[in-house]
Amino acid sequence: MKVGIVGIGAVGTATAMALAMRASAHEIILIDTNTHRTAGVAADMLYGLPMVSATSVRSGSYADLEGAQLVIIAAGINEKAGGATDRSDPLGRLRLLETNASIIADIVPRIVAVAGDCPIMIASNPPEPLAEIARVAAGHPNVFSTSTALDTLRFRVQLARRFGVRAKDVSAYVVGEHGTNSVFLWSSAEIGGRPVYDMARERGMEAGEFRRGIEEDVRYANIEIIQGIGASQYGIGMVAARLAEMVLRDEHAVVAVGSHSAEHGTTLSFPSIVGYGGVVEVLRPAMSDEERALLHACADRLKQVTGPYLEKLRSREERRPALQPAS
Ligand SMILES: NC(=O)c1ccc[n+]([C@@H]2O[C@H](COP(=O)([O-])OP(=O)(O)OC[C@H]3O[C@@H](n4cnc5c(N)ncnc54)[C@H](O)[C@@H]3O)[C@@H](O)[C@H]2O)c1
Repeated sequence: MKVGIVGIGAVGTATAMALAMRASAHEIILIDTNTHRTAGVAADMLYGLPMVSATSVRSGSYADLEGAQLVIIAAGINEKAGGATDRSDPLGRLRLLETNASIIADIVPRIVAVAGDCPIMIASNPPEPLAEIARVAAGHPNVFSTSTALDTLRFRVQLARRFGVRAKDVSAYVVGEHGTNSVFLWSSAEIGGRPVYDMARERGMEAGEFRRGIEEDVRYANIEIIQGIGASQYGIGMVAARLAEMVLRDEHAVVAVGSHSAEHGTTLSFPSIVGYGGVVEVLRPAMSDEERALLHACADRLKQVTGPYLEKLRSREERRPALQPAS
């Protein structure tokens, strides 16, 4: 099985590493405008791989994506370089949209020209607007984004810490967007069938403080990481690699990822069944009135910020003949 990764910076490299370590694919193609970087990463991994897996990792071009089962996009400006590390900035990761929208609009037709309707997974920020742009640029529906898969894990880890249990045993989701307006589904969060609000009360935790503390830790986890190592990369690398496996192995695993919602008219993140092709089915979790209102506000904002880019893309597509495969 062949997987392509476009954008071999911190995130793309961590994803390639996690994929190779888990032997999830037979072949990983590394693509970046900086070909010195792809060659360097491939050469570095080449000498460790014989001890861990039979995966082949090589620097390539778009032409090498022929026959790929999945292409992951991790190209674009990151939070540090794009000035999106201020906790009080309401725009958050949306600050990266202008730069990354044109990068996605450039990359996606090159993938489609070679790999047809092969699924595309967007890890670049902001994932939901970029997935929506990628879907229009691709002209096929097999586009999804990592979105709140990572936020959901961060939520579970923070709950697990507070209650002294394994994160794996926490059932809780973050939906909507991977960003400052993500929606925490507190009303259905539970451990062993016990609602976490009840557990917090039983342990004498004040509900407002308990909730605010966790939401803050989850929403701004990336900033703490960036302050330490310059870029959030290892967590998303592991998550992207696992999501890739779910597609390659047709796992039908349930995980919160972004895909186009006809109901909301934009890409949003929901618990979804992931298998061949990407998102096989979107599940609609039960929500309180407050959570539903927050989700609608999140969707409206995403639609509003994405709209102008989609219009530009559609008018450009009307004027331009389809791209030919790159040599
Ligand atoms: N989804 C998540 O949870 C998550 C987590 C961390 C970072 N991110 C996002 O992932 C993206 C990459 O972050 P990073 O830290 O790896 O950045 P980085 O600067 O380390 O790497 C970005 C790479 O993209 C390449 N690139 C730029 N334009 C390109 C193009 N047109 N074609 C091919 N390659 C191109 C650059 O050469 C560079 O190697 C950012 O948007 C970042 O915000 C997402």
